[in-house]
Formats: sequence, C-alpha cells, structure tokens
Amino acid sequence: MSKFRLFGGGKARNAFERCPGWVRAIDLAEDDTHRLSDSDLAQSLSGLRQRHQNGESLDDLLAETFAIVREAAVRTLGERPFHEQLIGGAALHLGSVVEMRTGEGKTLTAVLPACLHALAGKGVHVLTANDYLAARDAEWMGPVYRFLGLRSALLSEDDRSDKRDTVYNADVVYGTPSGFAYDYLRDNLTYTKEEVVQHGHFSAIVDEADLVMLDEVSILPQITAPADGPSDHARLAGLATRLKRDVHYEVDEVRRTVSPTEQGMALVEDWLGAAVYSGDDVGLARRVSLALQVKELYVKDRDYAVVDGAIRIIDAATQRLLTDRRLGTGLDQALDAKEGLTVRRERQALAEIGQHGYLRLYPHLAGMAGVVKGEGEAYRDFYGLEALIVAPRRPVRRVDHEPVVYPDDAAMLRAMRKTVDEKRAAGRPVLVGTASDEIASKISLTLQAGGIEHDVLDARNHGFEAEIVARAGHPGAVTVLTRMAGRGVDIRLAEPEGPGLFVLGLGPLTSRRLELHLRGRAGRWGDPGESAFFLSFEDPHLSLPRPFERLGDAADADEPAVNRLITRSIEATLNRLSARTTEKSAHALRYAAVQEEQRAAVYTRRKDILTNGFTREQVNSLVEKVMRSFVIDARAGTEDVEGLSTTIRNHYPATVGLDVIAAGLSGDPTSKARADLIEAVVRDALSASAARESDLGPDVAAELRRRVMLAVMNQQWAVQLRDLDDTRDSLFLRTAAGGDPLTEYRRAASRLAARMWKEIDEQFVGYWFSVQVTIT
Ligand SMILES: Nc1ncnc2c1ncn2[C@@H]1O[C@H](COP(=O)(O)OP(=O)(O)OP(=O)(O)O)[C@@H](O)[C@H]1O
Repeated sequence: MSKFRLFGGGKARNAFERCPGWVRAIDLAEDDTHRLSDSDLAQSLSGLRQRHQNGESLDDLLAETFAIVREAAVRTLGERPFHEQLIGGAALHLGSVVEMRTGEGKTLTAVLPACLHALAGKGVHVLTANDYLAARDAEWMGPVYRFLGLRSALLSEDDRSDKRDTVYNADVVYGTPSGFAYDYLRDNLTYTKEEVVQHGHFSAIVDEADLVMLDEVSILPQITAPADGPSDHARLAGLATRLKRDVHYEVDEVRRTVSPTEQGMALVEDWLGAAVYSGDDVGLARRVSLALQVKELYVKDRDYAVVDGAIRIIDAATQRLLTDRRLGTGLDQALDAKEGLTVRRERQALAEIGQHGYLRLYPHLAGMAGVVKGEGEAYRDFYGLEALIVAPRRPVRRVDHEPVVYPDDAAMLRAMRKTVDEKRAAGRPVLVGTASDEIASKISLTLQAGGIEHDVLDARNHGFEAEIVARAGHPGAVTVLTRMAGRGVDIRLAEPEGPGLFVLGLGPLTSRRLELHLRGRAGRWGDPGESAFFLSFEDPHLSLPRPFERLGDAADADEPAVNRLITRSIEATLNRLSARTTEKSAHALRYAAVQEEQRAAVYTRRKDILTNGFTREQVNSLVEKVMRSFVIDARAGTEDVEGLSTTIRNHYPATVGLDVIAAGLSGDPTSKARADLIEAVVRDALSASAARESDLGPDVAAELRRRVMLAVMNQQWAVQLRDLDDTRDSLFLRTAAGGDPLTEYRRAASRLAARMWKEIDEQFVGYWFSVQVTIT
C-alpha cells in the first residue's frame, strides 16, 4: 500500500483515513469487473447512477465506480491506474488539492472522480491551464468515457461557434477557467432561460492547480462594450511626469499602489483647477492615479513593449509578448498616453468575474498539481481546501545538482553550450529550459554558433509539435523549451535503459515551482535522469550579498560560483519571490471579495427572474415601494411640490394634481397629510400599472416585466462595476493621509450597492410604464 502524507487535518484527515479502505475494496472488486463484458461494464456504471439517485452517497459508491473505471482504462488505454492514482482520485473526490509529481499520471487520475461525480448527472468540469492541454486531455481520455457510456466534451476557447449548450450537456466537460467563466458571464446577461448554456456549477477538478488557483487568481474574464469615457489621459500623463516620487507621491511596489502625499494632492488640484480629492469625481481621481501607476509600476520592456505603435503586454512568467491581453479599463489608456500613442477607446465591463471567484462557485472543488508542498496555506486561505501529497509511485532516481552562478549571462551561456555538447556527445537526450524568451533565443543562437543541432519547443499557441516531443527522448537529441512548454510535456526515453534525460535550466530565477517543473521533465516514472541549473550574477532577482558580487567579478570568467552561502541566497530569493506572489494574490482577493459578494446577490436575483419571471405582484410591490420613497424623501413645504410632481410623472403617467401634492407636503414626513399623499400616489400608480397590464395583455406583459427588469439589472450592474473600479483606485489617493483603503473601499462599496438597488427599482418603474412595445 502506498503511503500518502497529509498536512492540515481535522475533518479532512478523518475523511482521508478512508482512502486505504477504498483502495482495498477496489482491488477486491478487480476480478469481478475483469470478467464483465464491455457492455456489462458500462451497464454497471449506469446501475451505480441509479443507486445514487436512490440515495446512496458518492462516498459509498466510490470503490465500485473506481473499480469499473480502472477496468475501462485498461481496456481502452491499456493503462491500469495505480494505487497512487486511486488515492489521488479519492482525495480529489474529497475536495482537496493533491500533489502528484510530474509524470505520475494526473490526467488519468482525474477521470476516476470525474466518473464518480458524473453519477450525479449535474455535469463535471475539468479545468486546466490552457486550451492546448484541455484539448489534449479531452481527446486522450475520451475513449474511457465513451466506453462507459458517458459523454465527454471539450469547451474550446478558440472555437466560440461551438454549440455550447451541447457541450454543457456532456457528463464531463474539459476546458480552461476563462472559457468556463466567460460562458458564466454570458449566461448572466441573457434574457431568456433558453439562452443559458451552463447548467449550474456542481463539481470542478482543476489540473495545474498551482497556476490556475494561485498564480492566476487575478485574471479577470470580462465581457465588455465600448464606453464613451473622457479622454484626458494624455493631459494626466503629462501631469504625472511633473510629479516627483517620494515628494508628491509614494509607491508601494508589493501592493502595487501609488499614493500622493498632501503636497502632491495640493499640486494636482492646483494644476487641474479642480477638486480631485473631494470625492465628487472619483473618475478623475482614478485617472490621476492610473497615470501615476503606469508611470511607476509599469516598466517599458519589462512589463510591456511598444510594437508597431501599439502596447503589447509582456507575460511576467514567460517574458512573452501577449496578443490581445489588456490590463484593464483605464490602465490601457493611461499606458497609451504615457507612451504618447493614440489613446484607445475605453471599454466598459458589462460583466466580469475573477478566476478565483468563478472557481468558488463550485460546491465541490478539487485540484491537482506537480508541486503543492509549501503552498498548503494559500490553498486553505484562498479556497478552504486541504492539501495532500501522494508519494511518487517509484522513488525518483533523478540526480538534481545545486544551482551554480556564473559571472554574467554570456558566461552562463558558454557553460550551457559546453555542458550540452558533453552530454549529447555521451549519447544522452538533453533538454534546455528557461523562463525567459530573451534567454531562450540566446540559447538557440549560442547552440547554433557551436554547431549544435537542436529543436525549439516554444508553444506559441500553447501547442507543441508532437514530432519534436517524440524526438526529444532520443539519444543525443537537444531540445530547447520555454516555460509554458514545460507544462504537460511528456518526454519518453527512446532507450529506457540508457543514462536518461539531462535537463538543464537557465536563469533568471522565477519560482521554485517552475524550477521543479522543469527538473521534473527528467526522471519520470523512476527513470534515470539528471538535472542542473545555471544562473548568472546578472539575474535581476538574485540579490547576492556584496562579498559574492566581488567573488563573481574576480572569478575566472567562466568559473561558476557555487557554495553554501550562494545556495542559501538563492533559496532566500525563491522564498521571497513566492511570498511576494502569494501576498499579491491575497491582496487582490481581499478586494475582489467585495465585488464577489455583490455579484452573487445580483446574479441570484437575476436567476430567479430568468426562471420564474417577474410577476405582476412583484411589479406592484415595487411600484408601491418606489412611490412611497419619492413622497417620503420630498422636503416639507412648498419648495418640492413641482419637484415631486415631475419625479412621479417621469416614472408613470400620474394623474395626481399639484394641489393634492401641495397639501400632502404641508406637513413633515410623519404627518397625516403625508400619509394621505403616499396613499393617493400609490393608488394612482397602481391603477396605471393595472391599465398597463391590460393594454399589453397577459403574455406580452409578462415578457416585458421580465425583460425590462433584466435589462435594468444588466445596465446597473455595469455601472456598479465601473463605480467600484473607480472607487477602488481613487481610494488609494484619498486615504493617502491615513486610514485603511480596504475598509474605506468596503464602506464605499456598500453605499454604492444601496444606490444601485434603488436605481434598479426606480429605473424599472420608469421603463415599465414607458417602453414602447412593437409586436412583430
Ligand atoms: N496507470 C498508468 N499506467 C501506465 N501509464 C500511465 C498510467 N497513468 C499514466 N500513464 C502515463 O504516464 C504519462 C504521464 O501522464 P500525465 O501526463 O498525465 O502525467 P502528469 O502527472 O499530468 O504530468 P505533468 O505534471 O507533467 O502534467 C503518460 O504518458 C501516461 O500515458
């Protein structure tokens, strides 16, 4: 029996204690399932589905299901899931984040809980890092599902013309988080329930969880429309260049905020001749903030590049230029202005949800990753999930060498060429990887200069060429990898008894996880293998203490520096980098939570209306509520008589005369006169509503009530998203003098939410009476 280790505990630990029992039961069932015919095997799965419907829990059905799936995998793929995979699958079922080393077979592992959860008939979503992996896994595992009579489908990000409702009818859907999130957002902008494609959220299994659940939490899938925003970005960019860091504003690199000092605020207001910080125009305050943010936090050729007169964002992890990646409303425009380019038209978000927010919609959520160790706390904090390590099936035989540091990049590359040449000459397949595009291209040039033939696996579109992967395991083959290409590349040795793959990683340092991913390309399945890492003193992340800098300078040009202190310094750098990433994510999530809560409220209400309609009674009580508040909010005395009369007339065809209004407003809001006026207005509005109903006829009225309410909610939610964004960014400015921006933001957000709900009610009433209906 394989061992598995746990950190965390409590309830999770009790549940995991069942794993060994399950594994025994699955093994015991093996002979029986083995004897079943193909069709009987599929039949027994549908029998389990029936039993689940009759009340047996998924826990109770786990062993039988896994036994059937195991047999199906043997018959279709010729692969029999190992104990480690059974335990991994059970842990996924229990909703944890499972560490299974690269090559341990996570793809097949996920099929076990996916089939189990498919018994519930509510759809299981398997999410992975990119389209390529989703397509590969869906196709690869498809035969197992088909064999068992289950439907599996691929949700492709590229091909949006798919019949998506058919995709979601499948038992198991493979896709990317943003692909799923996009459909969720689209569903929440629809007007009829027939247009909705997702059948709710039940169970999600996330592959490459480290990337999807931790690193990319703040990726924000959005549906946008052009907005007509003010375009003073160019002027504000000019202003930003005149302000001085630490005099007029302060920068927090980790939180990625820029806050003006008192002196700075005074200067800005003076220049603009407007009260930027009074809170009246949060939009302007935000644009000032954005101008400062792009000035300080977005560095040209590190974070973005200007290509053919347009901004292209550089992916921090891969150093690759991203096409179509935007930073977010306002930021892109501020960046255009900073670079003196034509400012793009602003777009307004109609709907958005962070990847984290989307994943949290699933009551059952589980993840798997090659490395989980060290990140248990983040999974717990962000998702409330426990982390679990499944020990590798065979001990890793790979020899990992400590990183060594060369005086500069050129020396590092020369050493790389020498090492590659030696290993290749000895008949070993060699893989050279780096996180940086720049270094990757230099690797290739250096190898070329040395006459060393090689393939480059650069996964431009997240896909890699199968032939290159196939060649990569041959003796003497040299392959250069960029980071993303490392994910999921499965290099098989052409000579399993040979010395194994040699992996050489090159700086700059990024994260321990990436390093382990790269090293993990070698020594899979207990294969022999070896890995080494070369860095250089030019590495921007590597802050070595002074003596070592001198050591680097003084050293013979090609002599690497390696000693305990350097190793420790590298460790410290990696720890710092990962703490920083986690802190950034945590910070982003604290803010996102505010929006998430409001979105949940809006979408819940919307879903109710989409499914049940917006009834006549609901309309009436809304009409009553809105009229009541108009009358109560009006001031006593004569001054508001005209005002109130206009307000109510703007909302429905009122017949209440000015004299009645004047009489009603003669007392304070608690007076008898006021109560009478409320009653008169409400009665008048309700009878107008009844007339409207009968003019339209029941069917059209029902349709209109629903559509108007949904349209108003769509519109107001878009306004709310913009206001929340503006508030968030301008608060850094307003709270610069003190106070906690998050607390301020929460407070402001709830004020905005109250305003939004009130607007929704009032706008609904206005439209309900005024929308022209043409029946075609
Ligand atoms: N039970 C099994 N029996 C035989 N081969 C298996 C089994 N499970 C998985 N494999 C093989 O192991 C290899 C690695 O599988 P897979 O790519 O799913 O690993 P992984 O854990 O996802 O690795 P990575 O972290 O690199 O994505 C594949 O070639 C797969 O066919």
